Amino acid sequence: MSDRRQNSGSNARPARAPRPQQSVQPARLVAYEVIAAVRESDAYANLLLPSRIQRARLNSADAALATELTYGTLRMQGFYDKVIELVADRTVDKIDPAVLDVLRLGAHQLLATRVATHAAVNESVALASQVASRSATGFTNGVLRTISRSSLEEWRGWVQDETEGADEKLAVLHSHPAWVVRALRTALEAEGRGSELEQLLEADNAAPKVNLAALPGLVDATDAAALGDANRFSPIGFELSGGDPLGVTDRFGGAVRVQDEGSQLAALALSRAEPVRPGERWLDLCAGPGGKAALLAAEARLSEATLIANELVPARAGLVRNAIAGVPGDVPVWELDGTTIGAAHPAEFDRILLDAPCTGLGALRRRPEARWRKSPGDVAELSVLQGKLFDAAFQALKPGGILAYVTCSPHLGETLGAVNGAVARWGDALEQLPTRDILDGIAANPLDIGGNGLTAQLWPHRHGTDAMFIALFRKH
Ligand SMILES: C[S@@+](CC[C@H](N)C(=O)[O-])C[C@H]1O[C@@H](n2cnc3c(N)ncnc32)[C@H](O)[C@@H]1O
Repeated sequence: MSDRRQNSGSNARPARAPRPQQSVQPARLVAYEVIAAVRESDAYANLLLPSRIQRARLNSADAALATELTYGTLRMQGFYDKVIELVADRTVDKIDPAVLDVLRLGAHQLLATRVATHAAVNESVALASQVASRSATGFTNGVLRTISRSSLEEWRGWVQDETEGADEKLAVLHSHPAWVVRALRTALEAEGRGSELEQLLEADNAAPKVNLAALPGLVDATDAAALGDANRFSPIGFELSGGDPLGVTDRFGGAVRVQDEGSQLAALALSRAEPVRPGERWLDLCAGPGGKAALLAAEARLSEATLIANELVPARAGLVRNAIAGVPGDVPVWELDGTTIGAAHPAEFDRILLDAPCTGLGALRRRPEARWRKSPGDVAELSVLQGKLFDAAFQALKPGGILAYVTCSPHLGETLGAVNGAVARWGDALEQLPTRDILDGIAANPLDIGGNGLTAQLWPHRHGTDAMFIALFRKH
């Protein structure tokens, strides 16, 4: 056992543990509850956290702390687990899951925040005594005190020494599954940008900015400018300058929405690919929860086009109805299986958005636990669905119409693989449009997109957006 592990495992002589009745600070308790719910019941942290913050009546400083602790711990879980394994001298599957969550939360406070060591350790021990057995307190205390004695850099060095393989080292250091690291490397290499891998992994672990879309035609330019700094690329986007995003969106009655800049560009790529002829019919095939549908509805309204939104899952169709409620006019929301729409509505639409169900590997910043829930098998399964949805959308398109194929994933199986498959199936009937030039014509600044120009991959580390993939096609 090396020095760094001394006085750490269950054999170690524990330092004096806090009295069991010591209460845990509410922000930490909220973070723990959410992290535990993610593990126990597959909860989504981004959906559960706001309600837990509200239930605990946290003030804004504590709400910010709870958010940072929850997201940071879930994102960096892979790295913290390796540190905990080194200290405890056992694999994490040999540790009581509740205690492991406490240790992860404690490790995050010690290695990635300015929380004082004594507060991080004592509160974790008190938490362990609440959520696990009393005997867990000594173990928790020993492990966290050992972690606290070395710096993040030292732990990074030891973790690296103990891990075999280049991608595996990056995976554990940047807390991604190794197969995801390999997929991201391959996607960057396809653009000749393999050297940017570490920047991308770092960007995945940074908290994303809160970004707003001011729906075209519904928000006065002066009001929009007051929302915050204009986005670098999206012509309708702003970075929230401060305050509660829900308060801002309520004030504008849904005409201002929280939306990633990449998602805005994906919807605008379709609506602004070429001038709209009045009377055009548009379809958003996989619309839930409705962010892009709201933007397309606003765009359609300005150019006398009509939009239909479709979403398979009824609860998500309800979210689409809420999302478009802020846009005057009628947008029917269908609840059909998109794979059947080509046969049911052949050659009916002038523009179709296929924002396909995907692994979401491009949005790891905002869904901190998502990386641990995906597997390579998901890519294989989703690729089949993506192909069926593509074919249905293409059938539903009028000759001359435009299809935008979009994923929130840079995995080549879901991006260029899907495009190549569609080109092979549809041959001359399918024309790939110059997506890069079209996007550059829409964006406020040049995007410097890689590849051959027929598709566009956005990147968190390059563009500050989710890793959205966009490919535009015309039907002949
Ligand atoms: C990536 S999300 C769309 C995001 C949405 N465009 C937005 O901006 O808010 C994909 C959606 O497709 C839906 N979906 C999955 N399979 C589908 C199918 N066969 N037909 C229609 N929708 C489907 C999912 O329920 C999910 O809501």
